[in-house]
Amino acid sequence: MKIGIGSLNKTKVEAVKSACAKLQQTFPYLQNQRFEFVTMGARTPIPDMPLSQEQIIDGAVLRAQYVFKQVPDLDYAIGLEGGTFPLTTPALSPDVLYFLQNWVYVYNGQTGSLGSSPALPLPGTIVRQLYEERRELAEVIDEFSGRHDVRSNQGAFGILTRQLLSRTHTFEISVINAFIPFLNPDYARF
Ligand SMILES: O=P(O)(O)OP(=O)(O)OP(=O)(O)OC[C@H]1O[C@@H](n2cnc3c(O)ncnc32)[C@H](O)[C@@H]1O
Repeated sequence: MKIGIGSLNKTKVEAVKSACAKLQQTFPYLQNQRFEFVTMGARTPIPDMPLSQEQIIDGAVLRAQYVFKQVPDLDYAIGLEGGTFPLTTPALSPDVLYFLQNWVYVYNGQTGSLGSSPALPLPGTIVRQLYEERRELAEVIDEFSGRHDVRSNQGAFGILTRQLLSRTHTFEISVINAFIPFLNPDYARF
């Protein structure tokens, strides 16, 4: 099975590979498949720092569609995008809550499927820098943690959960969620 990945970020590439290994163990008919992965950077018109669920999801979808066009003979192209979003609910109104979340789109050239990670509440200091000062999370989380290149390593998920969840792990969950409707035959039966 040939799979295109719309990123060169190692946390995303590792997440796709480990999700595919787990899916292969879970679905017996995949066990004889050999997986081949092709990675490529994917430019989209979505802002570098997605600040809403719509932007995160559009980023994932456009990356997958771009890769599918560029790479011949793919079975699936996968777009992965991380970002933050605001949430208002009538029960909490007028409070606005802000979360970190990843979205993934798996595309087979005709149809696609979306999956997401858990959503993690963001501290107010980070929210203000993102939504008022319009800074990028990658830069803000490096400063907040005193570390370098967090986005290619444990991610903001890793820093804020003290490694209970890493960026790779949360992308792995998103990839599994997005792939399931393609792979689980129960989806065709019900
Ligand atoms: O090379 P690509 O695939 O673009 O990987 P990226 O690390 O830039 O990741 P995204 O484009 O998916 O994320 C959009 C921006 O959100 C930020 N971001 C999202 N999730 C993050 C995380 O867990 N840790 C650090 N930065 C994150 C970071 O500033 C990114 O530029």
